[in-house]
Amino acid sequence: MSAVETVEVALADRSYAIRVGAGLIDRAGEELADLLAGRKAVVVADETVAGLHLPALVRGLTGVARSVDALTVPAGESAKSMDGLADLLDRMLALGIDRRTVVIALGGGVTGDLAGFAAAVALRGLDFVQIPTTLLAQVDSSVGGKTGVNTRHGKNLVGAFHQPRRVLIDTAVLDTLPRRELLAGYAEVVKYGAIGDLEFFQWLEANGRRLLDGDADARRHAIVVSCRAKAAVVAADERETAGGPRALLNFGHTFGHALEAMAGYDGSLLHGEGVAAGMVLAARLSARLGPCTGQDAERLAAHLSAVGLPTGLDQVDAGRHWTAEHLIGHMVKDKKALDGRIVFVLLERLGHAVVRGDVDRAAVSALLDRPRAA
Ligand SMILES: NC(=O)c1ccc[n+]([C@@H]2O[C@H](COP(=O)([O-])OP(=O)(O)OC[C@H]3O[C@@H](n4cnc5c(N)ncnc54)[C@H](O)[C@@H]3O)[C@@H](O)[C@H]2O)c1
Ligand SMILES: O=C(O)C(=O)C[C@@H](O)[C@H](O)[C@H](O)COP(=O)(O)O
Ligand SMILES: [Zn+2]
Repeated sequence: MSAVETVEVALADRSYAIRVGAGLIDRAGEELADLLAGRKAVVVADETVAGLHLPALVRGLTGVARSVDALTVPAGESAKSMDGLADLLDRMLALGIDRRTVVIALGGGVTGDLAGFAAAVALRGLDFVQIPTTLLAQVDSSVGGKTGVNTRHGKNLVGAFHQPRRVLIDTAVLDTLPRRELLAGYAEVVKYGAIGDLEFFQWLEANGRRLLDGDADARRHAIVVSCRAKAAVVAADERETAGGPRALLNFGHTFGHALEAMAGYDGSLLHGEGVAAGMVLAARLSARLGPCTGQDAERLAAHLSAVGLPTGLDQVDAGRHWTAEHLIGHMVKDKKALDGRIVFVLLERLGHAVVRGDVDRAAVSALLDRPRAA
């Protein structure tokens, strides 16, 4: 067992530890003994993750928690829906949960967002633990307490802030993650460099491939740096207040969520892929508006493209020709929008992002408009 690092999320009496190390799922009983003693545990995992990593977790928790039940949900973004939530809550209630039950989300961001939201509303709020198994969930979604589901009106439009009591990041589980999913998570890693840490961005330019090719030290470093960055922002602005720093974590998401909504949450466009293309669109918009330079925007695009992530509309809409009007129609429903004004996270320069609510709609249309093939 390699060393375990701890990153603290400082939120007064709701503070919690993020534990990062290889093999933590096997040691989950020991890691969670203080939280689970005498309490029921309900593990929620998607069907794919359940087949790979649930037995080890259940083995570790048996004898530590008073009882351990497991519920599975379908794999993929479509599970993160109002219907998916209702079904999960129904099955949790059927297990006879009580207010001391601890919900454990084992899986990617979909499972964490869905099970976390179920924990937030079941019996008006249960403790929950995140055990993220995708790179995306390990560097982003398991930390910070945003939980929720998608609706036909858009991404994450129903949800709650509900912080986990602990986050256990077992870096070894990334060995079973498909390459496309690893890359999608890498987009959120790049995000931290782009919005606030040029040195980390430079490190990723030099070491990103190593990380993607399975180098354990590179993975661990990127996960710890990302978790530290996210923990600091969440501690400063837990609930994403207007003008507060948490909105910076939404870099690439105003465009990205619109792209995902257009794709229909059917697996044809992963969240991280939408974020990658969205970050490039946001960076290019930043360069059009200044003071960000075109070189900075293209440097970001070049790195994402070099590792194999999409950087343009043509790469994500797969011939479906989404128009500026379609995309803007989704962007006005973004949670950051106020009084019908779309709020963007833009780059002042690579490594420094800002929130802007004064962007001219015509500039956004001009960026998104593409000549239609004859
Ligand atoms: N709450 C937040 O702060 C936050 C942050 C970022 C993203 N998100 C949300 O997270 C979701 C995307 O999460 P995701 O990219 O983790 O997707 P995901 O949860 O759908 O997982 C991706 C796929 O990988 C499989 N998988 C997971 N772990 C595996 C493993 N170790 N080995 C093999 N297969 C594995 C899953 O079964 C699934 O098919 C989106 O809904 C996004 O909106 C939330
Ligand atoms: O934690 C945050 O805050 C983020 O914005 C992280 C994002 O990567 C994540 O996709 C989040 O779910 C988006 O939040 P939303 O409020 O725009 O739905
Ligand atoms: Zn995201």
